[in-house]
Amino acid sequence: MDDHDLELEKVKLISLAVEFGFDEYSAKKCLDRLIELYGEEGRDFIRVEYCGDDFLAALAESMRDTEDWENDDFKAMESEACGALAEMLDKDIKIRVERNEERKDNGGVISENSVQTFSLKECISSVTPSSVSSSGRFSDKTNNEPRTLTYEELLHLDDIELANVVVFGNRSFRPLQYKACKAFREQNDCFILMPTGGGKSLCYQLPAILQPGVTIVISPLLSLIQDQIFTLNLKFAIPSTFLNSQQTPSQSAALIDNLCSDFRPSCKLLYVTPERIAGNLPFQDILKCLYRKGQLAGFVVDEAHCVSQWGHDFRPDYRVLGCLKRNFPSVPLMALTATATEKVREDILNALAIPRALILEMSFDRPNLKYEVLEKSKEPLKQLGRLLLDRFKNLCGIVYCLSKSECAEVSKYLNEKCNVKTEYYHAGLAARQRIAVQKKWHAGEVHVVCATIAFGMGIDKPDVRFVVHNTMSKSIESYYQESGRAGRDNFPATCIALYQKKDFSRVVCMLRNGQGRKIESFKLAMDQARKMQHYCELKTECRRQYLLAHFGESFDPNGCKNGSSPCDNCLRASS
Ligand SMILES: Nc1ncnc2c1ncn2[C@@H]1O[C@H](COP(=O)(O)OP(=O)(O)OP(=O)(O)O)[C@@H](O)[C@H]1O
Ligand SMILES: [Mg+2]
Repeated sequence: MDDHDLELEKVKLISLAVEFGFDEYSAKKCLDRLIELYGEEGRDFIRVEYCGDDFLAALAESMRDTEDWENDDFKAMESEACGALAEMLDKDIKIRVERNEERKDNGGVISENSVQTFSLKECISSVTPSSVSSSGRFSDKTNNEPRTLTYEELLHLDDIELANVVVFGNRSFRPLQYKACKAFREQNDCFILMPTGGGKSLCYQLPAILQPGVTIVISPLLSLIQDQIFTLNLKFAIPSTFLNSQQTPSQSAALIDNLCSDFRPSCKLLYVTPERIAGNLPFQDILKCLYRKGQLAGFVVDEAHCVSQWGHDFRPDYRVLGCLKRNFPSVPLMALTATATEKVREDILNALAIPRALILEMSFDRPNLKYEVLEKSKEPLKQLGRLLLDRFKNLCGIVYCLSKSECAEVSKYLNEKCNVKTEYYHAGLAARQRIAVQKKWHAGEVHVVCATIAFGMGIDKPDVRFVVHNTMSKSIESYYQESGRAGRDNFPATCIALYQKKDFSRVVCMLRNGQGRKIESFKLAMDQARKMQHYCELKTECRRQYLLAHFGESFDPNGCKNGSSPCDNCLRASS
């Protein structure tokens, strides 16, 4: 390459860096170092197509990292969540169960309120599915209208419908739920693709209580498991527990005894994290023991996109879950996810060894979510404050930030300068601080949480009316998951991404920090981030269509334009 060509390539590389939000001065300095490193022999490789990603990676590294990215602190969070769970199961926490029961008296119906207290241990060891049914509440959470079914109506329900009403307190099924429950109950392997908040948990929790034996649920995060176990035991009185490598030997020994003894196990659902299964012989022995007793009801792989390295949240331990089906071919397996492209789907079916699984899928569209992107102004914090005050005053929402320091800074600004009461949440906080924030948020004491992605999967508050991304997400899948925390009650909610080109360089820095020296995974992560950047830069195209196309779904933008919550571009086009 002669000097002239080299100069041309340098210009291209600098523009690439600027396009990614880096400043020109740092880019030039970094490029000079790279050229020096490549030397005379490497001159021909100074081209965007050969060294573009290396250059961006080097540039990201050369930026002094002043931010503490949310990366691997999840591990610390996990052990703390485990502690909290173990404590919950160990301590005899008293549970107040209030029941409103009607009984006949001299021909009239008398409504009685009774209050009973149980210890959680009692619940877990003594409640069986038949005794569970008395805890029924007849309300449809989608419209909050309490309703009691008549005796005749109840008579016409099959056992799946009855359990939905009586145990889970739902008035009806959401799309695909009944089919999924039935298929799993009939011992089929299933792959369930449903949008965020679509109600995937019911698809396996309900069949689990109707089957004899224990259903093993593999879930990626202990914090998620914690939420599920609380809900199952305390809200629905379904005995469920967990097994994790961080439990004390005596805690796990007691549970293993219970699972392997000659008696029927006392739990219906057993949650485990994938590392419990990966190469863990004692756990395979437990499964064999349950199987021999005819007490291994099924396997569930929740958040199944974690199986695939093409997915946004790949967990290597998920990769070995194929051993479940290989070791127990007759035991049904259900995989569930809300985020899977075509490639990821195929990968999941192969990795889990369920090539002929019944696939139940529905549109990933969330019709009640309005997608918007706002160009960041010169004073982005001020802009965010105004946005919350003008459009979301006193409404419940989440502001997603990229780093822990950003969370703290944004929260401080909103509290002090805008009088918007917020708390911040990230994996660097102590468990008790995180629990306190979650409690305040759920109780409505604080409306807005400024959070990193640590406040993501498993957050199931129905009335989140807005999700604002103060910095763009690292991929479309992440954005779909994070924005999917909004509007889970099916009422309208808004998802806004605040965007400026400069922020992309921060995403690159974070990816570089997370992927370390593994250039292949860095490149993959960069491809995903570029698609997110593209979403933010759509000028006229429908954002909903773009999001859904990413998951291989074709969507007519007229559906967005004429729907209840058109995206900003569709709204502009129709006005
Ligand atoms: N049939 C139903 N009727 C009313 N509410 C329901 C029904 N099924 C589920 N729900 C409620 O919908 C909410 C979301 O359900 P769930 O947590 O199972 O969603 P999900 O599909 O697992 O979402 P995510 O992908 O975000 O994990 C829960 O609060 C749940 O109680
Ligand atoms: Mg879920």
